Amino acid sequence: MSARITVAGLQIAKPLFDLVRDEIAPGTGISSDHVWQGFADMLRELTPRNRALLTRRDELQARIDAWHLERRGQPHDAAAYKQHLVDIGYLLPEGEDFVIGTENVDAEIARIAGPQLVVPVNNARYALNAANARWGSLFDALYGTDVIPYDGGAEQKGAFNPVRGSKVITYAKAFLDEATPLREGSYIDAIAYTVKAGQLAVTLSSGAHTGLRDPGQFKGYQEKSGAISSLLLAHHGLYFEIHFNTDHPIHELHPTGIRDIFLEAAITTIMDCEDSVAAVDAGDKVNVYRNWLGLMKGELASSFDKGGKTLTRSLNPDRRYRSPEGRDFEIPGRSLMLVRTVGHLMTTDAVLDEAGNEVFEGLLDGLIVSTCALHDLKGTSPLRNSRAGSVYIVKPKQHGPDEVAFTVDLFARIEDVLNLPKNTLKLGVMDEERRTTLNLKECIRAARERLIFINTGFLDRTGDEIHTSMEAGPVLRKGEMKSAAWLRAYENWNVDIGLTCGLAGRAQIGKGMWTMPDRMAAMMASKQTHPEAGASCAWVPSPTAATLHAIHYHRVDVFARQQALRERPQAALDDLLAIPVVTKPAWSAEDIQQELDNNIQGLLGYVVRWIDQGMGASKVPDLDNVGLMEDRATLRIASQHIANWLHHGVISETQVMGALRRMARLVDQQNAGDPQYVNMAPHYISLAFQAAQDMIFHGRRAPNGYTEPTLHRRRRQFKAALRGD
Ligand SMILES: CC(=O)SCCNC(=O)CCNC(=O)[C@H](O)C(C)(C)COP(=O)(O)OP(=O)(O)OC[C@H]1O[C@@H](n2cnc3c(N)ncnc32)[C@H](O)[C@@H]1OP(=O)(O)O
Ligand SMILES: O=CC(=O)O
Ligand SMILES: [Mg+2]
Repeated sequence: MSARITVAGLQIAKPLFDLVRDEIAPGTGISSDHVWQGFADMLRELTPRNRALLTRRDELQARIDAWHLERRGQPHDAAAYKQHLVDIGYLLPEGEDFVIGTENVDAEIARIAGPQLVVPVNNARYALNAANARWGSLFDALYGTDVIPYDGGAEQKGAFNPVRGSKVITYAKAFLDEATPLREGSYIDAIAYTVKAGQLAVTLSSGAHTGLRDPGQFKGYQEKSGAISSLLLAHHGLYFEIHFNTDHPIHELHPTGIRDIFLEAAITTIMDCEDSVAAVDAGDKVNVYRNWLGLMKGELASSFDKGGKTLTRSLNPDRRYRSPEGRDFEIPGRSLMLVRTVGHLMTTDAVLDEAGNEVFEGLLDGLIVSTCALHDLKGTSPLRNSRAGSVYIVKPKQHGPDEVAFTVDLFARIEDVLNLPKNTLKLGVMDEERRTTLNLKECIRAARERLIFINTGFLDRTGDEIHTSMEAGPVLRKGEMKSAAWLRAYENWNVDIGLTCGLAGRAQIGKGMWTMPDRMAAMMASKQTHPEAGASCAWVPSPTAATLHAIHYHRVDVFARQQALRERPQAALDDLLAIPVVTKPAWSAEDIQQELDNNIQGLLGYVVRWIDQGMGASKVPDLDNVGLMEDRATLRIASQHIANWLHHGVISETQVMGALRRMARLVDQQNAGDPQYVNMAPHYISLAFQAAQDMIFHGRRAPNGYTEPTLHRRRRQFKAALRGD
């Protein structure tokens, strides 16, 4: 336990106190003592309210549990169930129609549709990579992934395989033909590009001269030694650059010397302090905050070893071009950054309040990330994040409008402390808890002056679906959940309500994460459904995925789609309330075992790195060896699923323990190459293994099925043991 400094009656862990005094406050015009005094004042009002909101969650859950228990064995009465939800105040009345009035929103959020990257902000190397992922190499994304199949001579072998390279070029040119078609002919036949009288002129191999079908798509160019080195084009509000260079063998595959096509990719990035991060004490929180501070000051840098070389990564500058009319201009070189703080549940010992209790972590996060953002708001760095003068905070795991209103009040208090104009702090609402989905319109209303996104976090949402109806019966298999009526209705409902509340052109309507970072061909085949569903952004796990997913926004005009979708009838509340349980389970013993093994394998593979190595996001191979992005939300699903089947006798405790041991051996094998890894087998007593057991055997009682209380407790124990406490 680190030393504490007392200010304004608060006991602040010294590393955090030092961070605020020495690194965050200087240059903001706000003193560190002022920040802590403001925090102490705000805690007096907000702590009891936060506590009361959590109590309300428990009360509602108890009443839902009781309703199902009283009717065990009877057919489900959907009408009575809905009435019960109304009676207990879980399902609230909807008010008058309205539209949000959020102001000073950057174009990346309001008017550009494109990928949204998420990254654990405590990893500086990844966070920088994400911020810079505004632009991504299409050639690299194609060459390095299964979008170009690894067969027929196109394997990834040697330094460069020209067969694979040709396929990359064919794919890329098809993209150009689609996004910025020529008046005649195809980019395949282009042999020279020039700029003539402010227009892009293209010569074809036939000798014919052509140009763009829509000349307005040509936005600018760069020159090097008197020759054009790149062309800037735009489509659906997204830029891309054709880059010419002769320093790589790929240019020989095409007469014009195209070296690459850079796509505007991660238009926005969520710097995550929540589910992809393991931050359990003041030291961890300081690492998280320091990186966010570095991003807000534009100074973050990270040196690391890659392929035997030391590389230093920092934020990219903006990109400069000459317009067709000869005027120099810049466009953003970095993704617009949002920050996801934690939700309302957890407390942290980074600060103890006047009564000596841990403070609610979400309150501390809100204040500190906003104070860091003062640097960006002041515009002291050339590497500006928000040009509109806003701070974008994503709040996860809120249950219903009262909790959203609480966040809005928190933001108002923070603005007072930091002397910020009202509504500088903007709010992104994760639509990932059932009570928020059902009352989404009222949640939006509660944040109508600050709202900048609603996003279907379907992973947490699935966890909450299982937990809320824990007593209703055994749930569907995880794979079946994806096509369940409630989930389909939820995805449509989110868009429908978002459009009704005027989000189009003002705020993002977002969709969830692609969880298979190595399966890019599959992503290309299926994630276009997100923009087609009217989403102006959707989550991707890596910069490569962002580059590829950007293509979907060239194929779909999201704003036109949103316009069309306004005409459809709103998704049905009754579908949303369809509980995904099976009345007469007919799973074979083999199906059940497979489901259990699959859940346990993912759970253990993730938990072991969380507890032993402090890794909040991992790529964990599943039973078919497909690497899956696992974070706390996927863990919530797996643990709740097992807890549910156990509770309803689909599986037994002995069966679970058997699977835990078997899968622990498999996970140990999968991590054999990691020198830091400590095996769970053959003793099965490690803290990680115990954490997994806690989550399963006590999962039914975990608040809303969240895994963070267990993860934090066990990780703290692990760190204490390392220190020899
Ligand atoms: C339900 C939810 O809340 S989802 C949102 C929360 N989840 C996340 O944020 C997960 C985001 N993704 C990740 O953290 C990672 O991609 C993981 C953990 C899934 C996989 O990480 P790894 O196994 O290290 O990936 P892999 O080895 O394939 O790639 C590493 C490279 O990709 C980069 N990379 C991978 N993911 C990201 C990312 N999200 N942002 C930026 N760069 C990334 C790394 O910087 C690294 O490149 P570098 O060597 O040039 O620095
Ligand atoms: O936060 C995202 C989710 O799916 O949960
Ligand atoms: Mg989530």
